[in-house]
Amino acid sequence: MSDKPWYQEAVFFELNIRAYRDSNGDGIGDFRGAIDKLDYIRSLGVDCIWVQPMYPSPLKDDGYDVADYTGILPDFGTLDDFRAFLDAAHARGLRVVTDLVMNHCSEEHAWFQAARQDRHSPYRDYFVWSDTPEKYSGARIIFLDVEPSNWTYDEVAGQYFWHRFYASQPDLNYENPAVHEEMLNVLRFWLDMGIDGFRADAVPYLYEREGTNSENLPETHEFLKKVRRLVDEEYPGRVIIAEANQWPEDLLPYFGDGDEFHVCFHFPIMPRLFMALKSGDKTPIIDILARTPPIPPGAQWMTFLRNHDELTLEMVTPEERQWMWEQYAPDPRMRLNMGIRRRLTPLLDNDKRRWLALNALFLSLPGTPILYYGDEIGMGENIWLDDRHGVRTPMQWSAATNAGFSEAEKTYQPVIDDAEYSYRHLNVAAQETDANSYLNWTRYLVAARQAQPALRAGTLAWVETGHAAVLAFRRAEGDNRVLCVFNLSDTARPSGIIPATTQTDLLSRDKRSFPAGEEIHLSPYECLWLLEN
Ligand SMILES: OC[C@H]1O[C@H](O[C@H]2O[C@H](CO)[C@@H](O)[C@H](O)[C@H]2O)[C@H](O)[C@@H](O)[C@@H]1O
Ligand SMILES: [Ca+2]
Repeated sequence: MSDKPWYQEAVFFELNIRAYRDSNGDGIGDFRGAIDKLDYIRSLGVDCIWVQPMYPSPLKDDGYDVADYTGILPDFGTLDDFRAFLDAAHARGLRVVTDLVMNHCSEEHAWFQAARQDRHSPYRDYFVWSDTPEKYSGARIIFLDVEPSNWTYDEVAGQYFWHRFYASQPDLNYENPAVHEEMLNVLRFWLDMGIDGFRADAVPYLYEREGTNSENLPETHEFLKKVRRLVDEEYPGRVIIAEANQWPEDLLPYFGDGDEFHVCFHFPIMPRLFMALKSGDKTPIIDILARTPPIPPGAQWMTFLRNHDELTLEMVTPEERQWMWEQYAPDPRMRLNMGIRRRLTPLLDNDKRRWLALNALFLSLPGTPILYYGDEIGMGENIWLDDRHGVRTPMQWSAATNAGFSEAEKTYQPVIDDAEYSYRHLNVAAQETDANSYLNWTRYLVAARQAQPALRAGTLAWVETGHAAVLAFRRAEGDNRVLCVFNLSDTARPSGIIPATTQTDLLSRDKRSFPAGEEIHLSPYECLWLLEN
């Protein structure tokens, strides 16, 4: 047993309840349905589930517009259903973290309704108001394809209100201590119920200040440290994870001195994994990790390839963004705001060699990896759906009606049924029986990673290969050492690696070994995890 905190060595899984399994035939996934699929989730080898927003909501941003922080969206079930899900997950050794949306709520939240109707309501000051839309002009617009401004005039209130995301998501006013208390009580409500922590949404934007870009402000960090104190003092062992889409040097303060978040998503590494694979050049990966500062003991990065949002290109240069769009989003419908609204497998042209290389890379670099539902079977996307809905379609369980997701006549979004990614052939049931399927490769990769302490949370040292296309690094933990080697290009090439002793490749199921003293040659996109001890 390792003495590291659990989240440093875990593998996470991002779950959209709406998309997973419909138990009552209304076409919408729910907690009862998800309970039936927990054994499947466990079978992937993951340790913790991140449940996306499950709160009552008008769903103008898929639940990231919360109308009641201590309830459950009726479509998903009841609080008792949520408790049953939590207990069933825990019974299987799976932890559960939920989404905590602190920056904003829904325009339908009772606080906003009271605030807009009465200037003297105690809730008026829960939000950020202005008589003009000029304040805080240094703040960028995040949903820039849709929102012309971060201010929207509210006729009932007779003032403009501030919002960093959709106009249906008014920002909460963290200058008001009452908002702190409300939010801390929301944390207590769910932690008392037994959840294992939170993925905290959009944390850089809690405060605004004139003359700044209103991101990452010191007062934001002060409040977040308050959140951490609550967790440490009242709920030790639970985890808080920061979703802060920022450069590495701006991410570091989200760990504080080990007194803020336990875990931060590493946004900048993600597009660079795709860049390196497409260009056949490892430089972007090496450069961004060189730019990544050391983090406090007990802290951890979280890494991902895809999630429920667009593949964000906020943390690249304008030239790199343009290149990524050209390479990965040839159809304008694939682009959204500053990103690419596509699924993992179509981004890789359904090429299993590239899929394996990218997954093996992501699962062997430092950080706690998180898998996005459906990517483990290579699900496709629907670019004809608006916003980010095209990557949030029903899970494909079988070739039955509605992919075995629901018995309803109509599902919340159509199941994918195009030639290449149709549920009729691309589904869990079909892949269970195919040893070479995406699903069984996912299980194999996760298990192979989790069996090696070095890959779970060991140190990283680059290994020189003499080729831009061949990336190699050594992960080490005590006397457990794994040399990871990747050919990022579509041509065969010598690796520049000559093993000193015979080494076994953990990625080959027949435990292929490489003799001492002979240079290893790599086929296109080949990857190796060589066990050195
Ligand atoms: O709650 C509002 C949004 O918050 C998260 O957004 C993040 O995703 C954005 C791209 O869709 C990204 O640009 C931003 O920096 C992030 O905070 C959440 O993941 C979204 O689904 C949500 O709309
Ligand atoms: Ca349902």
